[in-house]
Amino acid sequence: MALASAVKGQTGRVRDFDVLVLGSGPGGQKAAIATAKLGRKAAVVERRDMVGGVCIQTGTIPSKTLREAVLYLTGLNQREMYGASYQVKEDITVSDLLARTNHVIGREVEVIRSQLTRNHVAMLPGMGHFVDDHTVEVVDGTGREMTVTAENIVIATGTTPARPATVDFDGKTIIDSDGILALERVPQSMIVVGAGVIGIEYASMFAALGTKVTVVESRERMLEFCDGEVVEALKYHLRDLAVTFRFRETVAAVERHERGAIAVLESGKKIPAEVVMYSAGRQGMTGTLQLDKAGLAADKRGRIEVDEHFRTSVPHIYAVGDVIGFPALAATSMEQGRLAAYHACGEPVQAMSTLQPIGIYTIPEISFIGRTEDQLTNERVPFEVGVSRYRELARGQIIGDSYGVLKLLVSPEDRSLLGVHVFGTGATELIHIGQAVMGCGGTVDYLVDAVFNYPTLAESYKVAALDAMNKIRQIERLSS
Ligand SMILES: Cc1cc2nc3c(=O)[nH]c(=O)nc-3n(C[C@H](O)[C@H](O)[C@H](O)COP(=O)(O)OP(=O)(O)OC[C@H]3O[C@@H](n4cnc5c(N)ncnc54)[C@H](O)[C@@H]3O)c2cc1C
Ligand SMILES: NC(=O)c1ccc[n+]([C@@H]2O[C@H](COP(=O)([O-])OP(=O)(O)OC[C@H]3O[C@@H](n4cnc5c(N)ncnc54)[C@H](O)[C@@H]3O)[C@@H](O)[C@H]2O)c1
Repeated sequence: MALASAVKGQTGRVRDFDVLVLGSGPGGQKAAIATAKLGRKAAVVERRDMVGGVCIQTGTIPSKTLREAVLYLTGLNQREMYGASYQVKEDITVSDLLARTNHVIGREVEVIRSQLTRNHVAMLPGMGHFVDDHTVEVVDGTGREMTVTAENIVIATGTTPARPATVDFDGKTIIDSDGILALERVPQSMIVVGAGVIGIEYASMFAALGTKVTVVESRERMLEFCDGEVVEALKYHLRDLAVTFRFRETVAAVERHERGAIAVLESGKKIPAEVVMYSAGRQGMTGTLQLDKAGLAADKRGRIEVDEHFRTSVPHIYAVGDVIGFPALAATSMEQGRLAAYHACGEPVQAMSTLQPIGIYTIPEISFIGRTEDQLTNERVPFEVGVSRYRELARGQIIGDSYGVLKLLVSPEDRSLLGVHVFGTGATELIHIGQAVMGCGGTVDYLVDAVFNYPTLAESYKVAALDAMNKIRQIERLSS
């Protein structure tokens, strides 16, 4: 099928689009809109039921909305005030949880559709695969085919949960993280295989709902990239919600039975549960792309290698988002999409900032930016620690968060911020104050001198900055 109007590319050939994007997740959306804003012709290929990608349909947004529903309905965050038995609703059902999730997904899909339409980005329904390095065939759900050409192509096809071939996933008893949204009831017990971010976020939510959760993880510890004290605090909280951790243990097999499953560990232990959820990594969605037709290849985890401009080995084909691997976040995928489109359209671009926040929506939540104490110690970078505990902040008392903590890592040499680590209410929002100070080259002195709204959790920056400065001053006083 020929498309209404066409563009003349740098090579002088007439093609349907300047930039054709495969996948409508955060990376694909921003690549398409950035192209359109530069006055170029863009299109996005996506299945009708997957608009918004994994981010909106099965990943970030459903999981974060589910978390919000869990926190509200269980009343967990209010129990310091109203007692250990406080609960907004007693028998919380899957439909209670999904009502909110489906509402938000629906709204978000509408927002994305509207943004793409008003920017005149063509939506081509279906799955795309390469015919050659400028041509993609799009096959929709009914088998209809359409061939489109583009000067540049952006691969933003994301990932799917990795499923070990030996495990018999049935979508009910043995599931992956996509299967959470199809559970018929809140299980009494659950085994979470893999203590990565997905595993620990869902372990928190189900533990809060009263499910007896066992987390099995092959490594020595979880969330190794986070601050050690913060991870210890999280483990303490999760154990308090009856989570059992099995570190240095690997799930070798899962037996499916009529009323549940048994996970068999390599050590010989057997763990029974109503549901087993695998969150043991993800696989790039490149299997059906026919990459070879475009002169490309993926690694064994389905990922595509790119350069600093997100160009693949074929310079007019870009790849962004989870399909290129680390850090595999919605936040970074969006920015990669925008930068790839700018580069493709010849717009000047700055390299992506290396100062990127991490937000982990466990219960309680974690967020950090910059380096950890362990990293700084290994790199032999001296630092001082400034700490603020929520229980000493008026806002902490008002909201009933007595465990929250904000930690600043400060250079005693030039007083710059080397890292900010937050555990507790609002951590993922608060971190951006630290990011702004670090990104603008500010020092701890700014936080010492700034006046913060009172009572707020943001005030923790001032309290922690004063703590760090007091310690630095003490060293200076003793050594002078
Ligand atoms: C449970 C879970 C929770 C998460 N929580 C967070 C979080 O809190 N914060 C955060 O920043 N990140 C989070 N993430 C990660 C985040 O969802 C991803 O980083 C992000 O969605 C990746 O975006 P993307 O652009 O690569 O595309 P994706 O969102 O992965 O979407 C890719 C799209 O491409 C489409 N596609 C695939 N093949 C083709 C093809 N051949 N043709 C056309 N279309 C195709 C797919 O249908 C899909 O819709 C979470 C992920 C999961 C699974
Ligand atoms: N808040 C957020 O930003 C957020 C939330 C969720 C997901 N994500 C993204 O999604 C990506 C994927 O997350 P993930 O948690 O699936 O993957 P992951 O690779 O981070 O973690 C998988 C874990 O499973 C363990 N494992 C694998 N096989 C095992 C077995 N048989 N027995 C026991 N343990 C086993 C691994 O050792 C590893 O620690 C993350 O890298 C992250 O970027 C981000």
